[in-house]
Amino acid sequence: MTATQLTLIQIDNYGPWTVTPEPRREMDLQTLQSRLFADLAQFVGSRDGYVFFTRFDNMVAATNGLDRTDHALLQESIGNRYPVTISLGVGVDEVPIEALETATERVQDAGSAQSADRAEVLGGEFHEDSGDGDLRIAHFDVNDATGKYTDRLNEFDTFIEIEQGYASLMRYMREAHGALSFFVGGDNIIAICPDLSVEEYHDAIDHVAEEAGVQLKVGVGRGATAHEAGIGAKHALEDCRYEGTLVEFA
Ligand SMILES: Nc1nc2c(ncn2[C@@H]2O[C@H](COP(=O)(O)OP(=O)(O)OP(=O)(O)O)[C@@H](O)[C@H]2O)c(=O)[nH]1
Repeated sequence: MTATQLTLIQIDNYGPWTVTPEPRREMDLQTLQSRLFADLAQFVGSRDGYVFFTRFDNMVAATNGLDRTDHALLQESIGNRYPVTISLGVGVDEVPIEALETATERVQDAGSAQSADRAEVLGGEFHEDSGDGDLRIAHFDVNDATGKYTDRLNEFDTFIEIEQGYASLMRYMREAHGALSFFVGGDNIIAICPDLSVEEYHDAIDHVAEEAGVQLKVGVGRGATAHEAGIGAKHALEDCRYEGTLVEFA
């Protein structure tokens, strides 16, 4: 059984800030958002967690191994260095979407994302002493994306193909298994999953092939932290390449 600890990261009152005193230059907002993501990735990653940029104003992190003190330090450090602050909600559950639901409620219960009165919320429960089997990470990759798309199509049409595959996978994994799948660049999607069988991964791959015409393969890892599970998933994906298979477990 898995015990996934997820953190919702939400920039406080960001919408109003982007237009106060008047709309801010778009590339300045993009710079802030990508630097914030980079700082979060470094902080969370150095403690063996994973963070995903999702919509940039809201991000999701797999934080097994990070406790309340780590989260408070992250908030303090961001608050000291950015013109915005962040609220953090944390949840733990066997099913990733349930952990995120709990994490989200902690933040939502404290007030609106666009409230000047709500700032630096830190709420939720933490999973202490995360064990080897607590996290499952699945690393999906498009088969021969370079040969099929990158070397043949323009970047925009390639992007459409990859995004359609992503859209199909993220919805299927969410609805069938409560798993959370995130596009991480190139042709790669990383999913935080409950315990799933080889057949269940094959079904997901078949679904995306039928619905979006995109052929995926996947490596699956387990560990006490996202890094441990994720590095196992990457090695398993290499095994897929070597063996010519579509699903491998580390
Ligand atoms: N985020 C992330 N991106 C990766 C990783 N490995 C490859 N990529 C991205 O994926 C793109 C395509 O690389 P590959 O997936 O190795 O190439 P491919 O043509 O699909 O070949 P096969 O996967 O062997 O079928 C690269 O340009 C990178 O952007 C990874 O571990 N993480």
